[in-house]
Amino acid sequence: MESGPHAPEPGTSPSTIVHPQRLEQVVPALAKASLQVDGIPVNSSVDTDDKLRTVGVLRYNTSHDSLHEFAPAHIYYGDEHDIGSTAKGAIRSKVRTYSTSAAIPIGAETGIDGQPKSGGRRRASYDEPASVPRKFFINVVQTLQSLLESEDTDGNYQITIDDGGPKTLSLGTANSGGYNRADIRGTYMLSNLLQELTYAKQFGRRYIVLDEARLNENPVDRLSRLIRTSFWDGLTRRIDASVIEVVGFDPKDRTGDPRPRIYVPIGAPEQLEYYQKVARDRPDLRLEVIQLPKDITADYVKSLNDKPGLLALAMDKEIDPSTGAETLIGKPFVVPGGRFNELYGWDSYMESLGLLIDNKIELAKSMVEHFCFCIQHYGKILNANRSYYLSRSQPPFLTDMALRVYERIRHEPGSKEFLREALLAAMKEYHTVWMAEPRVDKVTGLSRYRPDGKGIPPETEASHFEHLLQPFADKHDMTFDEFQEAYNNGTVLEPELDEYFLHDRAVRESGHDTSYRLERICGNLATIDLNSLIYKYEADISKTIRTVFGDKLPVPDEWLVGDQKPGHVESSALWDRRLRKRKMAMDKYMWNPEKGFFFDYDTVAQKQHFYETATTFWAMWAGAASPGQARSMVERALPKFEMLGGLVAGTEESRGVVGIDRPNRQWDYPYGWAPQQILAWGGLQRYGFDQEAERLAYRWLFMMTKAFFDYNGVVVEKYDVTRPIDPHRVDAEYGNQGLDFKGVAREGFGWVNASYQVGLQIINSHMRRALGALTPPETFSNVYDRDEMVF
Ligand SMILES: OC[C@H]1O[C@H](O[C@H]2O[C@H](CO)[C@@H](O)[C@H](O)[C@H]2O)[C@H](O)[C@@H](O)[C@@H]1O
Ligand SMILES: [Ca+2]
Repeated sequence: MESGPHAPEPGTSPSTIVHPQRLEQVVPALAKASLQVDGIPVNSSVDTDDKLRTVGVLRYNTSHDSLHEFAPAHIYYGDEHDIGSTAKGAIRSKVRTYSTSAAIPIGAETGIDGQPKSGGRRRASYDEPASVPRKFFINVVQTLQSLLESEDTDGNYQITIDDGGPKTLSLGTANSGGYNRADIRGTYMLSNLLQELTYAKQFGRRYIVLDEARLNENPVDRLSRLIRTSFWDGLTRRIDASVIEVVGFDPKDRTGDPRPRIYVPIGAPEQLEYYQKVARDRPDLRLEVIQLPKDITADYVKSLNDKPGLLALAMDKEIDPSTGAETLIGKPFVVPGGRFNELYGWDSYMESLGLLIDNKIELAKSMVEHFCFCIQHYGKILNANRSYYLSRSQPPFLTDMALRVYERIRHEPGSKEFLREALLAAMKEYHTVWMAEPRVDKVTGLSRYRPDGKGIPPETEASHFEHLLQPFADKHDMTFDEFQEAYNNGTVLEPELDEYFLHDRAVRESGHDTSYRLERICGNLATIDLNSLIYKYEADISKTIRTVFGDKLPVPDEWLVGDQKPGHVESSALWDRRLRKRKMAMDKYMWNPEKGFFFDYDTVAQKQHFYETATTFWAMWAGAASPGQARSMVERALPKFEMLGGLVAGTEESRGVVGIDRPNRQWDYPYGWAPQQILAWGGLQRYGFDQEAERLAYRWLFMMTKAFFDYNGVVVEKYDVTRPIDPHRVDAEYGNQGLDFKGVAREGFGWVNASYQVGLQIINSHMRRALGALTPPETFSNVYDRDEMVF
């Protein structure tokens, strides 16, 4: 059991504003203090929160991101609000934390009615009047310890339904200064307590006053709030001198001498100079700065395997306050998960959807600008900005992403320029990446994931290719390592492996690494996903040139491609022709009238590839399906992919039998991924299948919310959509990012976070309430179908 309030410490003067971290020092003194909040005296005989409410400082249950019980951890527990600060927001933060922390101990000493306490326990009605939200007064370290001792029975620093503790802990109420106690019950509240205490400890707090509302918050509100106020922040990075020491290191650098290293494209001399100066000024960093050559060949990329490094991204100019001179600062971006430090391709698009909902528009805009920089300087949107990804892209979403950002900033100066730049970049990418050799198939006019490259992808887990390579090592009488070295440097030739890795790189470019759908064949496939996305580019470019740029878009010299001459002007007509042509090719080669949905097309074998993939719905997202095709897909394809927790990546039948010699692949059955859900919802809505979109969204959100509720706030990269109890447990390939946190999950996973915010916009308010009550999809839809739902 925890102890009562902290022993008095002298020295706190009256009429003072107290730093929240010093709560433990001031608690006793507050009884006598004549407090001031924004210059208004706060009488200890009046509930301080009420007082603050009357002066408009405190706003319960209004804006989630402000200064109430749901303030983000860094404000609720942090010390951003130093007394010396004059920033309005900072002072408000201070006031709120003070009010939360200070008002209650005042009551503890004097009684909230202002009468002096006679010592010992007061009537419960004083402590916990039903109308007043309860708060607890907590000794952080002690409570954390006893909580973990009694409730974390499997010792993984999480409190989940797998733990066998008593599932109850009593805490001292704040109104009684910790003397009276109330129980916290159940996994969810206890795990929320663990999360809050973990944060409080991190922020150096010894004692806190904790709003019970933070423990029993509706789980849907809590998860959505955490995404909005914490997770995005936890995933935000930038690349410049301030962080190069950390982000410049590559966790996958398995060379003997790992060090921060940055590659700068030849067209960015200011950045080269900037990083060279950083390296000169701070030799302790051991930062290696390397300028990339103009032509980046497969051999060159392979030669960087033993010198892996970051690829520079877009930067802004700013004035260095300490010198008054102009300098550079990295533009921010969001990474896929906590362990990443680099910008990814399609993850960024998915994340931007969530960021826009959460009003982080500048961040989404900044990621579009990074993409434009990448196309300009690296010739493509990179798989991610690491040296080993130089030849590889990922599923393209730039036009849609830029248009969504533009919608939100169109009233701002420079918005049209932003869109123009993005459109020019997308057109260049279209011509030089997706419609150029080796990706385009000249016969069909369709595109394939088929990046350039040589050797074994160095970024995969060390053991990833063991199964494949060991027989070759044996054949050449070499150790595994010797063989890898010999194959990579060309002293051993194995055409069969060359073919394997061509497809393997293509799989990684597809973003679906890995899947039996794509293994050993991907580079030959005109996939339904890629061609839908390129169709969307064609449609977006055409419409935007017509509607935003008056059907005339002059192309500046630096964005000219192929045989375009200076003075070249783009208009919509050609793009319309391109998209009609693609639609005809998709219908001819990819639509299967017997099965009723789209399939990938094998451009080498010249036949459809009958692996059933959830990416078939991307044709609807892109608007490439006819209304009849869309209806057919809803009737014929959807039932094959709809599982308990939403859409599965591929069908079980297509995947085939798995076992020791044929392990699970993460992009196959039974796994479901956020981008698949998001695009299918959008596709269904686009063709008027709103109920289906809502139902699928509900399934996914329910699965996520339930795992979050039962498993200590977990949000992971992907889920097993067939598992009712613990769908977050996925043991396939690279492991499950985001599961092994201690105490509190701090970032979730980028595109999963986004899917939650997007999904909440799709379901209606009844569904949201059912979700908050953790109503399983089947129960909910039965009631819903009978139209008897009462919420
Ligand atoms: O290192 C292994 C592979 O990791 C990436 O793939 C997976 O994570 C990405 C980031 O979330 C995601 O974009 C991709 O769809 C996932 O399969 C990387 O993209 C691969 O190239 C890499 O080999
Ligand atoms: Ca546990």
